Amino acid sequence: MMLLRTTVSIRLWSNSLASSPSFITSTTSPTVAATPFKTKSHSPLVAFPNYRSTLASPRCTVSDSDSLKFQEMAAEDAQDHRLAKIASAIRVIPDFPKPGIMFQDITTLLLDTQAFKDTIDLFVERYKDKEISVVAGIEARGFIFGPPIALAIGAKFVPMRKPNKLPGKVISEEYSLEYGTDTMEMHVGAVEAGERALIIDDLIATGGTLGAAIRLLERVGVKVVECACVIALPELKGRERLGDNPLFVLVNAPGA
Ligand SMILES: O=P(O)(O)OC[C@H]1O[C@H](OP(=O)(O)OP(=O)(O)O)[C@H](O)[C@@H]1O
Ligand SMILES: Nc1ncnc2[nH]cnc12
Repeated sequence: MMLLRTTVSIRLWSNSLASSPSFITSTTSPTVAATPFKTKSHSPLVAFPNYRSTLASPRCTVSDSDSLKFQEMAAEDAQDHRLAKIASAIRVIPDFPKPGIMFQDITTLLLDTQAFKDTIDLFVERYKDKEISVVAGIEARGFIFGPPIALAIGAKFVPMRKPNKLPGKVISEEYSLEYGTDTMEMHVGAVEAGERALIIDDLIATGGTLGAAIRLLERVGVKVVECACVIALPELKGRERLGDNPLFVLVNAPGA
């Protein structure tokens, strides 16, 4: 299958602004060539009607704020068949939840038992010897990937929730969306100063959500070892909002 090289509008949304007609629109070329490292095209399997493949770059990447460049993460043997299958198991639904948005839908990844397992395994292989005591999962889709990783590496799982969901005493962190703000909360006492955390979410777009999670954990003295996502939308430059904290990503999705 050929890579699509059309130019599309990138639009983001926020749940709190679901009815607002005002959201960021930027124009870019959503091709794998936009990523600052060499990529291979692949032929995603199209097993579901009415969606487009991510056409994603099937490589693990890790980035840090020093260079703000994505670098190939691992040795060649880590760029294995698992990444291409994971990329092709993520479907893209155009115009959801609003016109112009290319929704990266991980529910199809969850239907593919091998691809889902491979996703968890890739994270577990990376973090199992990093002395991580806390996996902090971001609502809602970080709650899908975080717990199996936490169990496998022997860490506790801490939910980072939208406001007024946690019943105990919380600390909160506001973060900016494309228009307006949202708030993330964490239970007081869930973590202790000196612990080492991994933050997990399904996707990084602008980086506002992960940035808030980092600030919450750092405020109580926790060391954020790394942020990890299944998918990144590199054109939205979310990496730049994470300060010095490294970001590890399995799939780069163009033009989402
Ligand atoms: O990098 P950002 O621009 O902050 O966006 C990334 C966030 O957006 C999505 O969640 P969403 O806000 O849609 O919430 P939901 O998972 O509860 O639906 C996604 O799961 C990330 O958490
Ligand atoms: N394109 C996208 N797909 C899924 N979740 C998102 N969160 C922000 N942008 C998104």
